[in-house]
Amino acid sequence: MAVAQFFVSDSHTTVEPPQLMVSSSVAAAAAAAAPASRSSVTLTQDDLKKIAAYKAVEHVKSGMVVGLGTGSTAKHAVDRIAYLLQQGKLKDIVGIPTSSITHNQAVSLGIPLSDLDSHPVIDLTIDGADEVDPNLNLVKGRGGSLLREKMVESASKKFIVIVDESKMVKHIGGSKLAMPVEVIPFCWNHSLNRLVSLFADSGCVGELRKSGNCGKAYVTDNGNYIIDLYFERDIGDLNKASDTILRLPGIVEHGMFIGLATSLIVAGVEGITVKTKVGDDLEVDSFCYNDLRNGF
Ligand SMILES: O=C(CO)[C@H](O)[C@H](O)COP(=O)(O)O
Repeated sequence: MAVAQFFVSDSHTTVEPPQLMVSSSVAAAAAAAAPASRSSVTLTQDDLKKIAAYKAVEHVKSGMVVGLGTGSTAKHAVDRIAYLLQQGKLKDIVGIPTSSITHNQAVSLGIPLSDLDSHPVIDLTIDGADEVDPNLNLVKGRGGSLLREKMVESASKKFIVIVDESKMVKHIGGSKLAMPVEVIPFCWNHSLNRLVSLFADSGCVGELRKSGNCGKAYVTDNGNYIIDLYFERDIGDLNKASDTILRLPGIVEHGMFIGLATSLIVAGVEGITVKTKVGDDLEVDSFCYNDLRNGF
């Protein structure tokens, strides 16, 4: 088992960690006030997201074209890339954002950006996920950016998925939370009914995603709507499900990302697990937090 070095701090803009850095007020307080209490660090879910994100950014090298994911986990990766650019530790990075939110974040941090028209092949994309199954198939899009994410990730030589351990499921749909489908606004209710009836055997229900509390439909970056599908039971063959959905007129894209991820970084309370696809196999590596108390 490999061992990760950690440095715990409140601010990632002023302190350079050995490998990873965990932002946690509990941890920072413990580190600053009482060295003896270093072992009692509590990692929040956001700390775990940051750990996974920072670990993934170790794979970003100068000169790369990098896909920038969307969501609270991917945001940490974008922050980290910007930090390393500012420090001069990364150079000549071109970012390809997967949403207008990430575009705005990257612009505000000074990351040079481009798009798929100018850079049709991306070296590496780092993005979060809502669900990850044992074969690295994903559900994405609860943040609403599934179409651009899928376009960018399917154009990437490497796609590293970064999650905290709560995202791991036995099968797609297993969290019982939404599997999003982007649809054109025209007669969205008709599309909803057709989608639900495709998966009647799996106890599927669906609803139009709404924007906040205003009751209006949520509109994606592409001007479309999202139908969230919920499954009571396993939907089985994912490729078949994907083909069936995409054959419906009015459907733009769905949030199942099948076979796109090339590796996965999962941060849990005990440590990090990295799974990398090597041919048809998955290589698994584990990093424990045992020496966290020695990292201060
Ligand atoms: O697919 C996504 C956005 O469309 C996100 O990657 C996914 O929703 C995970 O988000 P978070 O990191 O905030 O949990």
